[in-house]
Amino acid sequence: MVSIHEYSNSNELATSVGTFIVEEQNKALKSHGKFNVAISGGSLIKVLREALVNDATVSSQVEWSKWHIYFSDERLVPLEHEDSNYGSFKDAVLEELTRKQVIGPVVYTINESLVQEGKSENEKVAKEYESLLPDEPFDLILLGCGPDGHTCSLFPGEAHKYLLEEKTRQVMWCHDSPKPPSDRITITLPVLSASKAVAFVAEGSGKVSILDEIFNKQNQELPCTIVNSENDGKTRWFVNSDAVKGLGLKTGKYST
Ligand SMILES: O=C1O[C@H](COP(=O)(O)O)[C@@H](O)[C@H](O)[C@H]1O
Repeated sequence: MVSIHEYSNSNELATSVGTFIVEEQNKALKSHGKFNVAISGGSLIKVLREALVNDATVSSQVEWSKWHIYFSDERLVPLEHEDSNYGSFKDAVLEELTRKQVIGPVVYTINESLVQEGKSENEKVAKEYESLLPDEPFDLILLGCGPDGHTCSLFPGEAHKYLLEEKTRQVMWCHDSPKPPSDRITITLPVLSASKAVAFVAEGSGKVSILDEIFNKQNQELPCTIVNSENDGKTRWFVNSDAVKGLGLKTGKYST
């Protein structure tokens, strides 16, 4: 069963996401001495800033030097570009760690020298990034949910079925993305299925209709629904009340 944790207040949601991340960190450190986590871009980054930097209780428990951070998807733009998921995370979190002179995590970025060079280079970015992934399953993958039901850069629809049907590759080049920028890389469903834990974060009234499709209509064409189905029992959703208003979902708070 997929758990849904609902909060009326965004700060409370962020604290809860942070508490959950610290729990997963501690399990991972106990079992293998490091924390392999994949993060997404978009609205999740703001929540990570609130949880891991601004929240004093959570931030004091984060063992950054033992974190290995990967991106569940990345846009094929230079790392300093405003659309770069790494760039957003750097601005929101990593720079703050540098400012506080905290020993930071190991962060795995795409090979910037290959971006915007052409199709074969885009394939190469995906293959190179795949070679960086940990040998063992991720300890945690943190996801967002687009208003069309996409997650990572796994998009719904015929044109992007090649991404959802992939059974072997761990990272793929996503071309002609319906949401700009057009070229991206994304982890695939087998990586999500292997992960020890998966958590989505979705906030705002703009998510109500897609959450209705995912949870009430169980629309199996949507990447988010597929992730829920394939990861039943180890998937959590952290949502605010605006995102689930009127949907009649069974929700509760996260507790350790
Ligand atoms: O393009 C992307 O969108 C999704 C969802 O973003 P959100 O702002 O609606 O939460 C995000 O999870 C993904 O990493 C990103 O590249």
